[in-house]
Amino acid sequence: MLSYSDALALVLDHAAPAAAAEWPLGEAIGCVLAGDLHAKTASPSFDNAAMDGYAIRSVDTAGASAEKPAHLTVSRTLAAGDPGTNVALSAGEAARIMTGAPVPPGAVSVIPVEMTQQDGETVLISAAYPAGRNIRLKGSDFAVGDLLLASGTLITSSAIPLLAASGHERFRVRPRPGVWWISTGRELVDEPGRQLLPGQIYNSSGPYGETALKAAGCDCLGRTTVGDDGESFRRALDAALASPVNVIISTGAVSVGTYDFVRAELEAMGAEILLHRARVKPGKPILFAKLPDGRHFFGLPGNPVSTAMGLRMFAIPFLRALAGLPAEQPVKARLSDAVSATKGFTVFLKAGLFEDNGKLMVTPFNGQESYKLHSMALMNAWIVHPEGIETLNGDEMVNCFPADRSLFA
Ligand SMILES: Nc1nc2c(c(=O)[nH]1)N[C@H]1C(S)=C(S)[C@@H](COP(=O)(O)OP(=O)(O)OC[C@H]3O[C@@H](n4cnc5c(N)ncnc54)[C@H](O)[C@@H]3O)O[C@H]1N2
Ligand code: MOO
Repeated sequence: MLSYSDALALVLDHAAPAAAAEWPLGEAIGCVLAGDLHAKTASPSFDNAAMDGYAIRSVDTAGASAEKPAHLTVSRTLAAGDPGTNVALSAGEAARIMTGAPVPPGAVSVIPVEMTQQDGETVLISAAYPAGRNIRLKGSDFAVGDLLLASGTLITSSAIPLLAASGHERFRVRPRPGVWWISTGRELVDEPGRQLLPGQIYNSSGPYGETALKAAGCDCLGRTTVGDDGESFRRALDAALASPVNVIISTGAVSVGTYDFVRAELEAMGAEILLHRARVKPGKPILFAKLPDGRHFFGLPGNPVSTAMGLRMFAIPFLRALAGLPAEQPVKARLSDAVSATKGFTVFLKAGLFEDNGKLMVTPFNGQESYKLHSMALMNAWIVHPEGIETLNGDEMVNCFPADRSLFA
């Protein structure tokens, strides 16, 4: 049995970044740029007003005072969306202008409306107003050809406005990884709230997988629940493989029970089993395989907390690498209480990360067993209890991984 770090290294060794593709803006969130992005359009693309007010030639306000205000004639009204004009402001003229409207030639400032008085079609300005105020100059954010984002940048929601304003229709990206989720177990009931028959349980990790993958920034392209027979598992696998998924994840049937068929079915179809079992707790029976067509498969153990650990500590790092993202570093936090764990395993503990006087602290929860969902619902992090250390003392610094960290973070 490999240690966690050796098992993870083996998994990551098989992660080749997905091929680049041209994706539209609406699909680009969570993708990684696969080439430098240069501006096709300047922004702003024309000089425009930063305030509602009057576009003026500052020279017309020279010497103005409360006693002797400058009187300018309001000749036109300009709104955002107007096409702009070649007609320059003449001496003594002001243009009523709205935020975002193109500034007419000759205007060097926009004086906010609240600094003026209006008298019919005349505007009164009672102090000299300097040049260069409240005009957003063409190209002052970026010019045509500027480097906007470097290759390898993850497209976050904050970056979407820049992409939208860049003038491009499509973006060269490494697509978000696509995953298919298969729950195995004839005891599983997929309809929430349906009356359970003797022996049945609600499928709790199926909905978890779908939502956790989405929160992580991956696409869950499909989800199937199958019974405890290899045949229906194979049918679900075939359906998944017919879709453009990168990775298939199953839960359950990877241990040593009579109905633990996942490994045998994979071998029968010609898959290469790369990993089965690691010195981790929970999640020891984890399986990782390469399917005959080169795509990858995770068989996560069925206990829901083991499933969550396998997803967070093996599959998400693999999916990050497929997305072209660097490996995630652990968060360091101070342990609030001593904790002991089985020696010879890397143990992942359900925990609460919190801030205390500016210091990051972490508390291991009661109820670490891998079927216990209540402690799982309250956790926001995993503590990594290293192999070979029986007891971690209160106040020790430990490595943690946020439970819900998305690829975006
Ligand atoms: N003799 C041994 N027995 C077991 C070992 C072992 O080493 N020797 N390992 C244990 C560990 S650790 C785990 S984890 C489980 C993993 O077993 P499987 O992956 O084969 O999973 P199942 O047997 O199918 O299910 C385990 C458990 O989880 C429940 N389950 C499964 N799927 C779901 C779901 N979608 N939602 C909610 N609960 C689910 C299932 O009903 C079982 O109770 O094996 C141990 N046994
Ligand atoms: O590790 Mo199993 O994954 O303990 O429940």
